[in-house]
Amino acid sequence: MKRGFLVSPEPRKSDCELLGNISAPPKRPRALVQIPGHKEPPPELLHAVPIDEATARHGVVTTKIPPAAPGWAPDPDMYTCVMIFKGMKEKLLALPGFPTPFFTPTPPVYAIKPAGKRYGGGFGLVATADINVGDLIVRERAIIICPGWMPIPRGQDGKADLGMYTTAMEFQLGPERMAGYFALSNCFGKQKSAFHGIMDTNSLPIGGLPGYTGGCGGVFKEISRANHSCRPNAIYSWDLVSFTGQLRALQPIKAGEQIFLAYLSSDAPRAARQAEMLSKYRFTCRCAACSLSGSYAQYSDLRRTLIALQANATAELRKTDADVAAWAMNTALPDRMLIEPAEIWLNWMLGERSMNPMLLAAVFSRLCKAYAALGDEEAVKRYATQAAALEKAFTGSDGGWLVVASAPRDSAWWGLRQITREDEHRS
Ligand SMILES: C[S@@+](CC[C@H](N)C(=O)[O-])C[C@H]1O[C@@H](n2cnc3c(N)ncnc32)[C@H](O)[C@@H]1O
Repeated sequence: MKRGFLVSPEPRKSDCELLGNISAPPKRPRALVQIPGHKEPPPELLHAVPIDEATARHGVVTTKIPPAAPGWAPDPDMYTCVMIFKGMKEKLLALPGFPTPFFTPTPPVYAIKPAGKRYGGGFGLVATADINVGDLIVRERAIIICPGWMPIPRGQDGKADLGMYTTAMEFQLGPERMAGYFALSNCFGKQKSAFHGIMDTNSLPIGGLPGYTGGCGGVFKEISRANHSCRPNAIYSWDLVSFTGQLRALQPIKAGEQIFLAYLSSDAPRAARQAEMLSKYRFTCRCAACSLSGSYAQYSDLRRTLIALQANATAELRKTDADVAAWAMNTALPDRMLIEPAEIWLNWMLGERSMNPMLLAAVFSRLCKAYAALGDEEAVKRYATQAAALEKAFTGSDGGWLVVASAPRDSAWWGLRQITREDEHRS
């Protein structure tokens, strides 16, 4: 997100006559802070393509990705075994700075503990300290990373035989880490080989790797122990350059509370979510959102459906600047005209914890710009601070929101409604 210096003359009356064309506020002196706006999805999500046939014919090789620098981390947990197509390792190692050092909270802020019958009788991550929104819970190297598409050899009986991958992995990781992999949960039972079942139960998205944009999955010793909730309190993300997965808090988590991720998008109604979970992961979700009954369940379904619809209205989301400018410069429109719907969307997303990052950014942008136009410093600070924490949960950085929170009066939107009113009195 770019920040700029917006220095230009006071708005003139003629600006108000251009309402249909306005896409940004009239520029004013002292405007130093740009309020972040709508974000487009990263292009790789839009254009994921599987590996081309020529590369695939070379087959998969298994390799070991080293830690940041020789001697930086002698811990064997720092190595990742990667099932990779020929040529990819060289491309990976050629990334600027790859692999960068990384840090994880020490001592840990969670422990792996029995999660109870409700969550399949296995383990889960439980917070051992209070964690704030956006805070890092854990950052770790995956045990193994596999591309979403791999050539699967067939045994003499014609069935999938992944034995060669298991042997190659053992060669890379050694018996102790292999045992760690095979200790993980497997929701596929005898339907798949243990290697395959554990991979499909525990892998989290890695996105593309240089030379393969089809999407990969990583299995982690710790993060993969997190149970699922359709109302998650944490979010997982992947960082290519340090080659680590990370978990951050999506809402304040108290010591003793379980830490949950959403394995699947949580914006569908309960029946659809449960059907997808059953088909992909073979379990019936018993999370807090799926345990609602009666009108609470209906209300939750309705809110999620509307959030999904709104998140898909990308053309609408991009119109924030035009909408806020048109409203700010037409004092006949009610002061809270843009704020009320934006606050409803925000409360619904936070209530369901179904937080589409693009809708969230558009809503915070609208709220901060509209409150700045009204000259409400406290409200801009409050929303920009909240946006910074959530942006950190999604991306690891505040995305420029903390600057907004520290200087609401330095935005180009500051006091626009008042300026418009004064202009009207003068003319
Ligand atoms: C990736 S593992 C999570 C860690 C696992 N509990 C363990 O002991 O290692 C996924 C498994 O956890 C259980 N699980 C996770 N979330 C659940 C949920 N919301 N409802 C019911 N079972 C859940 C299911 O048994 C599922 O197969």
